[in-house]
This record gives sequence, C-alpha cells and structure tokens, in this order.
Amino acid sequence: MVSKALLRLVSAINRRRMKLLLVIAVVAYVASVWGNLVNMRSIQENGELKIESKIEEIVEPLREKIRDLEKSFTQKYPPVKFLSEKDRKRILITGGAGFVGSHLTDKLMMDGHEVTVVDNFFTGRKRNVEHWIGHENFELINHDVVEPLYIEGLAKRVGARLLLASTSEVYGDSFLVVGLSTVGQALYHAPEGVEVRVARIFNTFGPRMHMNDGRVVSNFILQALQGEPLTVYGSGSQTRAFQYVSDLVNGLVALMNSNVSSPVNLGNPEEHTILEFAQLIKNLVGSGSEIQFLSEAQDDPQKRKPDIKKAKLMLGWEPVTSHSVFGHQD
Ligand SMILES: O=c1ccn([C@@H]2O[C@H](COP(=O)(O)OP(=O)(O)O[C@H]3OC[C@@H](O)[C@H](O)[C@H]3O)[C@@H](O)[C@H]2O)c(=O)[nH]1
Repeated sequence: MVSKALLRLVSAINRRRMKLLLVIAVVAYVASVWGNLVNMRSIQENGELKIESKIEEIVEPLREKIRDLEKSFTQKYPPVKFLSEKDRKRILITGGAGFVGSHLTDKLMMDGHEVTVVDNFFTGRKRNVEHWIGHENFELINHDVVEPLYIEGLAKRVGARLLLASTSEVYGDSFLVVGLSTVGQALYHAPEGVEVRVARIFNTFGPRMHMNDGRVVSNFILQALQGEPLTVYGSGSQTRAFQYVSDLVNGLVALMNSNVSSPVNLGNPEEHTILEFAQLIKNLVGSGSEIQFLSEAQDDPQKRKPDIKKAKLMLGWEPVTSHSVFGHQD
C-alpha cells in the first residue's frame, strides 16, 4: 500500500517536474528563437548601416564635384560693360580664337557687344576664348573658313560693316587679304553695297602668340628660355617694328568705327634691327644663349616700319606700348 502510494507520489512529482521542464524548455526555445531573431535584425541593421556608409563614401566626392561644377557655371567672367540695345552690336570674328582674334574678342566682349567667334582651331586655340564660354553675349562656332561662310552675303543682308585684316606683306608682292586666321587667304573684291574697312597689320607680338609659328619673336623667346642659340637670319641688320597686341586691337576697333574705307596701316613705328631684338630678348630672359648667324631668308624685306600718319590723323590712334613690355604676361 505504502509502496503504491509512494509510487503515485513519485510519478506525480515526476509529471509535475516533466511539465515544469517542458515549460522551461519551451520558454528557453522561444527565448533563443527570439534572441536569434533580434540578433539577425541587428546584424541586418548593422549591414544596412555599413552599406549606407559605403554609399556615402562614394557619393560624397561626387557631390563635391557637382558643387565645383556648379561653382564653375557661376564663374566670374571678365567685367562686361552694359550697352543699350541701340549701341550693342552683333559681331562675327573669323579666326576669333587665334592670337589677334582672341584679343579682339576680349575687347569687344568687355565693351558689351555680342560676339560670335568662328574658328576651326587649326592655329586658334579654344583656351584663348574659354573664359567667355557660357556667357550670354558669346557664341563659339567650330567652322573652317575655307568652307564658304557667305560672310559678304550676310553682311549685305544685315547691313553689317566688314573689317578685313590684311597684312603688311602687301607692300611686298600681291594684295593678300587675310581674316584674323592665317588660313582663308584669298584675293579680295569687296561686294557691292557692303561697307569695308581694311587694316594693314604690321608685325605684332603679345600673349597667346603661337610659340611654334617660326616668327622671330616666338623663336627668340623660346630659344632664350631653352638656352639654345638665338638664330639670326643673315647679318641681323634687317629691321622690323613690333607692336603690342592691345595697341593693334584698339586700332582695329577705331578703324571699325571710322568712315575710312581705304586701307590703314596699324603698327608701331619703333624700329630695331633683328640683331637688336635678339640682344633685347636675351637680356630680358636673362639667358646665356649665344647668337647664331644663319643664312639669309629668301625674299626677306630688309626694312619694315609702318607709316601710321593716316591712322593718327583719321582714327586718332597711335600705339602706346613700347618694346619694354616684351616680358609682359597675360
Ligand atoms: O628665327 C628667326 C626668325 C626670323 N628671323 C628674321 O626676323 C625677321 C622677322 O621675321 P618674321 O618671320 O617674324 O616676320 P616677317 O616680318 O618676315 O613677316 C611676318 O610679319 C608680317 C606678316 O605680314 C607676315 O605674314 C609674317 O610672316 C625677318 O628678317 C626674318 O628673317 C630671324 O632672324 N630668325
């Protein structure tokens, strides 16, 4: 009896224990599943955070670039005067990205006009006019002026005046008319009904001059800087007179605004021998280069000095920059 009662008691206790153990096991299982879930979520959240910070790492420099680009869109252009519609002109410059053309572009833009530059970038350089790109008064067209541009037809239709940049070489052989680019040279006949101004441009120097054009100023500067001999063709006694490009540009604008339809010389009459120029450039650069005499160039004019009486009288223009600016920077 006693033993039966004892057995029942033990099994009752065991059942209770079993129940308790079962409850504990279930609770432990639920707790562990819950823990795992929480853990997984935090790993997931952690992962998401890591991905987010990775994306941020990549995106931030891009944002920085966009900010820089935005800044460059609102870039400062050189100062431009305001001109009323009546005074503002629309000006097309062929070869406007070249040495002289780009300086003329600068002057006309700063004076408040609307300028369209046409250039094939053969000798012109985009960087010569890049500081105007995006300006509302400026347009840049890539076009080879050897292809017809029908400038005369356009000039006639809109009643525009045509400025022709001719060369002082006309005093040599033929009458050459050049645009402000070295290509597109052609014998020229002004069309009926189009007002034409003709500038005879003498030797010019200044910033943006083409370093490898083989002309004397660029040759001597390059040679002096590289410590190579300065190559003087012939005895060096031939003379030239060089004008600074800003003087030329002022002369071109004065001519364009004048009523002078015959050719006008634009140059600086300050005349020197080529040997003197070699010495001057050598000293300005502070170069130890020698001066080397080579054989004389073919058909080389022995003297060239502009007579600028007409420009002085009819345009009220004369150069104001002397050769001492040879070392001048843009
Ligand atoms: O390395 C050189 C280069 C040139 N020279 C001499 O320097 C003088 C000037 O020569 P450049 O070539 O610079 O210029 P040029 O005066 O001969 O003609 C230049 O300017 C006028 C424009 O009309 C011409 O189209 C252009 O070529 C010449 O006597 C030439 O023989 C040198 O002694 N050494």
